[in-house]
Amino acid sequence: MSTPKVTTQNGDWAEVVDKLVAEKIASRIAAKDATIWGPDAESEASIRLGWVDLHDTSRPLLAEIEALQADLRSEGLDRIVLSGMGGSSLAPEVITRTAGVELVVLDSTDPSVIKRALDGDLSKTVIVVSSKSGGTVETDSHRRTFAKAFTDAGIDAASRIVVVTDPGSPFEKLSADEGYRKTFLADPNVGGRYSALTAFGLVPSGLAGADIAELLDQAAEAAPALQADSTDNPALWLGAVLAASAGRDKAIITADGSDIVGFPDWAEQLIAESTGKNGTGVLPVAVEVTAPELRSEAADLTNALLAEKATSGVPTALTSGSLGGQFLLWEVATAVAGYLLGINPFDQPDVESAKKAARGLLDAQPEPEAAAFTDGAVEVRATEGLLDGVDSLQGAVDALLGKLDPKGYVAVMAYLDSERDADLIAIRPALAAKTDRPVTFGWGPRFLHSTGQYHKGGHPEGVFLQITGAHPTDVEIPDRPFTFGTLISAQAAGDAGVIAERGRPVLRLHLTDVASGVQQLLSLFK
Ligand SMILES: O=P(O)(O)OC[C@H]1O[C@](O)(CO)[C@@H](O)[C@@H]1O
Repeated sequence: MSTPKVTTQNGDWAEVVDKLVAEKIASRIAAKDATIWGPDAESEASIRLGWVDLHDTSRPLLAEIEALQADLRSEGLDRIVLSGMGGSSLAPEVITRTAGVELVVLDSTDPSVIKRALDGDLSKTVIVVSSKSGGTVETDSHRRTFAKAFTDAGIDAASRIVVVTDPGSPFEKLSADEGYRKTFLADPNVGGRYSALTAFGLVPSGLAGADIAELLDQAAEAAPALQADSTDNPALWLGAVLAASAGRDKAIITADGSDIVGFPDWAEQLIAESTGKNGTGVLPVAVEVTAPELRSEAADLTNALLAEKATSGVPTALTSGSLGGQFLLWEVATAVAGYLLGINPFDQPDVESAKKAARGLLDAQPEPEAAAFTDGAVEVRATEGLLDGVDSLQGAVDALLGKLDPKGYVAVMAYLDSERDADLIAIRPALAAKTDRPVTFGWGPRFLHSTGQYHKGGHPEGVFLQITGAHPTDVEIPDRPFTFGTLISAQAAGDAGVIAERGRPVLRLHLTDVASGVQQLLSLFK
């Protein structure tokens, strides 16, 4: 095991850290002092600080998870599918990938993703449906679809559904009414993105075979250093680099040489939803190790790297240590960053707007907006005025990039299949190299529960490239008046509408043939 370490470079945060030590911020967080973030945040903070001691309070769960896993294995059930969005799936994804055990993570509404999950061996499958609120449309739709698929296959569906939710949520009742195999009630005093070490992180990871006791041990070992009012506390330094590097409101995050797999995507949600609000915050940009941003010297960047060496001259925090320790380190650092930024790090006020817009579209089922023009396999639509005088895909992309401020960023929002359409990821570094600006890449609707908050609530300086695709095969959602294809289209259109309402440029590209559309897009950058 190794305790978390943070080394800083290219800046001096000693004064900020001294102030944090003098104000006893670390020990006050550990003591669950809800007053730290000011009177407006106090009531939310008073029910959101349960994460500080999960390495102790989650212990009783271990035996329960182990017992269920043993039962499932004895019945030959070893394919674990996890349905969950944002905080209900990002941590288990990192935990299981780092442990090298198989977990099918379902955090999409793309029909092709759903179909692939359903096409796996249902005779060996258990689905863990994780939702804190119990009302998230994606997870509700997955649950309905899997229940029917089990029944159609002659399998007792209730025996294959495991639920993780908050006590008192509508999902707890539904699970009891349906007689689902087991319901794990999570600590309600922990928000989704801080829930890595609650039942949300531990149940799917443990059932998939990860060593979750070790994870809690790692966090327990890290905790004393992270709770100390000391200039040696690594979380104070990471929080200071993220939030107190003047004018630097974009944090490039990568993991180079770390044995933790996929950590930047988890950190991205934690930072984006916690800080991106009230027109301020830190934009987390999760990138590959060869990303152009890592060599940029731009005046608005910091780097937060799970790595040993800085990659450029911008203010940098280098972090290392075990996964359990890193979870706690970044959570404390984000709470510290929230304090330094003067925001409430425990709410996500702008996520609801996109959900509401999608619901409205599902209810109204309006005729789709006509395309401004079609170029090859790509239908092109955009916010008003953006396409004036433009009649080619290249022209449309150039017009969007023409709106980029010197301090702006590009957000690629791909409502596609992350496995089938993985080639598209190459557009991220290509755009970063072309624009010399940071570029976020999110698969929809997954990113709506992560950077989606920042895009709508953070600094209003993004330009948005939305990519959707045709669905040659759609998947029904039992007892719902819409299919997965309709749902993902409404989520994309709803989100684009909300971003446009906030005055930001959005270019919407719909691929009528996804495979050739992806290649057509990538060819723009060759
Ligand atoms: O667990 P739930 O309630 O389904 O929510 C999933 C995710 O949606 C959000 O509430 C909002 O995006 C996240 O904060 C959360 O992690």
